[in-house]
Amino acid sequence: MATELVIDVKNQVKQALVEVEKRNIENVFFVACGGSSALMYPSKYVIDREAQKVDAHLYSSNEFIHRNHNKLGSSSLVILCSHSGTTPETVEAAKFARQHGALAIALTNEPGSPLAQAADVVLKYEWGQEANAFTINYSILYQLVFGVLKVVENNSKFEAIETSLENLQNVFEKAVSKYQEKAEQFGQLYKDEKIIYTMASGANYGVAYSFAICILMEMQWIHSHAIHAGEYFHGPFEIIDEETPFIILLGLDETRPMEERALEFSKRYGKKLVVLDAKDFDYEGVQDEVKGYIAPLVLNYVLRKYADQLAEARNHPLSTRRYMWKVEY
Ligand SMILES: O=P(O)(O)OC[C@H]1O[C@](O)(CO)[C@@H](O)[C@@H]1O
Repeated sequence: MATELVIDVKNQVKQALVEVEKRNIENVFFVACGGSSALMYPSKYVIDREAQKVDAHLYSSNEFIHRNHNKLGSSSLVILCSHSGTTPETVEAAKFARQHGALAIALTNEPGSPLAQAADVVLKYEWGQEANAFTINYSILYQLVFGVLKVVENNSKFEAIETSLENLQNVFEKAVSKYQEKAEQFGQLYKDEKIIYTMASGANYGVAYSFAICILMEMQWIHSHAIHAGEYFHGPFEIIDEETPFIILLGLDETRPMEERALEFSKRYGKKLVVLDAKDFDYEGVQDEVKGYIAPLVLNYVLRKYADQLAEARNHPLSTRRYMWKVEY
């Protein structure tokens, strides 16, 4: 891994934590849209599980503004993310956060973007095939969140997550080489489906959500819905039959029994089940105490290969859009 980039990421996070330390942070708001929002779900899970006092909220950017949470104020840290840094709702949300006295930290791939200009602190992440896992959005967000828990509450897991993230690229590569063939089969087997559901819970739900709304609906125009494994038994399970495809994720966090229960039921009545089990990956270099948090990152990485194969088999590139960035909305 390029040492300069690692040092740069660590320095960026350190600078952000200096600003956090100047405040008396009591709550964290995760604010973004679409895929940038989905990648924040595991971080909310981390705060819910780890924090003694700080509470965490997650909102789509415009809802964050319209809802105008009563607790938003000078004791708030608002973490925003926009890959382009131009999503208007997210840029407005950063301004709104600062108007309320909150500390606004933005993650983006574009450090000169409107979002970067609207925030107090900017964290630039790398993206794409070449990017090392330590420098991507999920990783930098975890470094920030565990860093906040460390400086605000003396949480002890920052070093464990940092070391584990340094070893994440190897975990990604091993997982993909194990699953590449399955991804290719998925593309061929499911290329003509009109609807594909996804399902997960806990730290992994955001991965299911992003695959449903961004990959299947936005980029492939395939009907979808991300079903929460707990909610499955309260409506959605009526839809399962031998013809309806489900992608079911099994993670390593505390909510895994919910995902297992949903899978067991689905096996009784369904046939088109695509199961990705985080237990199948090799986590060499990842510390046990943070494995449950790392699992969604690996699931997400592997699922991206499924998306690539589906797009190729359908001859429908992931970049194709009808409305997004093309018409007024
Ligand atoms: O704010 P960002 O991350 O640039 O996102 C813009 C768009 O990109 C996506 O995340 C994926 O294309 C959409 O869901 C979203 O509308």
